Amino acid sequence: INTKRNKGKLPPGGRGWPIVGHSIRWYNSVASSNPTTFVQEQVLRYGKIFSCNIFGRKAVVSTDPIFNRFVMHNEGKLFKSSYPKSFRDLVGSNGVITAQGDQHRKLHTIASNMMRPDTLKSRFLTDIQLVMNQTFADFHHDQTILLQDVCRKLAINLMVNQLLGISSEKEVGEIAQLFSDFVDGCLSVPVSLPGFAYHTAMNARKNIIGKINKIIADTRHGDTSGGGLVRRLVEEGSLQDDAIADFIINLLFAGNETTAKTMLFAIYFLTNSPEAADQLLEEHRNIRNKRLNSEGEVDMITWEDYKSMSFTQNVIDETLRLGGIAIWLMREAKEDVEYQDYVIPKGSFVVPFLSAVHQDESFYEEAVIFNPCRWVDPKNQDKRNWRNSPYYSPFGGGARLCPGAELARLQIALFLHYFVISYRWTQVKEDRMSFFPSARLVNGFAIQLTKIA
Ligand code: HEM
Repeated sequence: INTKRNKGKLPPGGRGWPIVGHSIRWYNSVASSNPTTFVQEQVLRYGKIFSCNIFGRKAVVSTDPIFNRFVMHNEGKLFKSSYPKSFRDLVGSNGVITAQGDQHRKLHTIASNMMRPDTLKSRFLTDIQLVMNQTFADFHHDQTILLQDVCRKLAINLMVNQLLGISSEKEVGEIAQLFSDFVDGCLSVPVSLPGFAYHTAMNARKNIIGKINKIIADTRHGDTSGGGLVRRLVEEGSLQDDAIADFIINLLFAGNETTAKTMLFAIYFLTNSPEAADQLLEEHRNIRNKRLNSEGEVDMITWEDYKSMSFTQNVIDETLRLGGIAIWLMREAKEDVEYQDYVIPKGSFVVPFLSAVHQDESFYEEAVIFNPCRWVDPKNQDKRNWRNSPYYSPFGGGARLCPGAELARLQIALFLHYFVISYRWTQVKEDRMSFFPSARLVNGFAIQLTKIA
């Protein structure tokens, strides 16, 4: 592999329709319940690395695990992440997602350190459970809910608590609305006119920055109660005050929908897999029995309990394999990149299509079936290592490997614990997944809840 310009050719592929290229087929495919349809068709014609025209650009798309890893591991060298300007304006250009080069490395290290397992154990474990119990307290017996909305609310409440350290119900409600407007705008068409989600989100961004700056000022004046990650950043002094807002807003975007939708998809898959649901319930009943104290009350889940949730980990991995939220990544070639017989010209849009690898029959038997037990099969042990495996990368890889992965996994495991322990549920309306404009269940997943604990 080298990067010199030579006579090599672009990976094969068609041009698609005039002007729109393959964009319409791309959108139709990712909006359907099987987002890999378009890429699979192209793979049959052209191979696992092919070129096409999407988003008004020449793109190289890959379902090849080794090439995908090559792209992720050459971040900042041969490739860089690439987002539209409208998106960078909204999330802020000085955050982990949008920064490049040395600035990116610095921010990524800070983010990873803030969400390391020992920090999760000491700082997040209890707060997550408090927020969950508060959110679940709103439900009553035999209520029909849209689980998608509930998971979103839960994820937003968790973020308000973790990022800003706010727990008073009134304030949480107000900020949750700002966060929600902001996240909607990130996933919408960028029209900056009153009434459009993008415009509302820009205003929400300004308000959120105001709240963050207030916490920074209070911290400087000696306030030590609450304050979440913002306060820790000020105390540690690793970032200038004016860089803190973008840092936090980037985390808010990256951590919100991803976690909410993974919680939702886990329950969706379990609903259709009663055996897996039973096995999960058994694991959580055993843990709960250990937490019953002598007064008949239930203590909070401990770190050891969390570490003992082995079937839950299988469920999370299987949910991320079939319903990984980041189905593809967006990159740009920084120079002409030679790979095997191909040359990918400088400036090309490069798309590692992660979920096509996750659903490739040659790597996973009965790939479309939700089967959490596949992860205990010895031949899947190496594949399973999500930090490094070319075959399983729901959290990306290389320099941009998701710094929130451990936090997300903890939140999802605790959500599953409290949900399966507290409720039986019945689906009351047909539903299906879609990944455009954002990952979701198209009907919001209506279920009837029966409270059991
Ligand atoms: C199940 C939940 C999650 C999934 C599936 C997920 C997935 C991903 C993926 C695939 C990337 C790589 C993007 C790329 O390479 O372009 C990423 C990056 C990132 N994630 Fe997550 N994520 C999740 C939860 C979270 C949480 C809870 C946080 C933080 C609160 C978070 C913060 C970030 C940040 C800041 C980045 C950017 C890293 C960088 O560019 O260096 N994520 N995530």
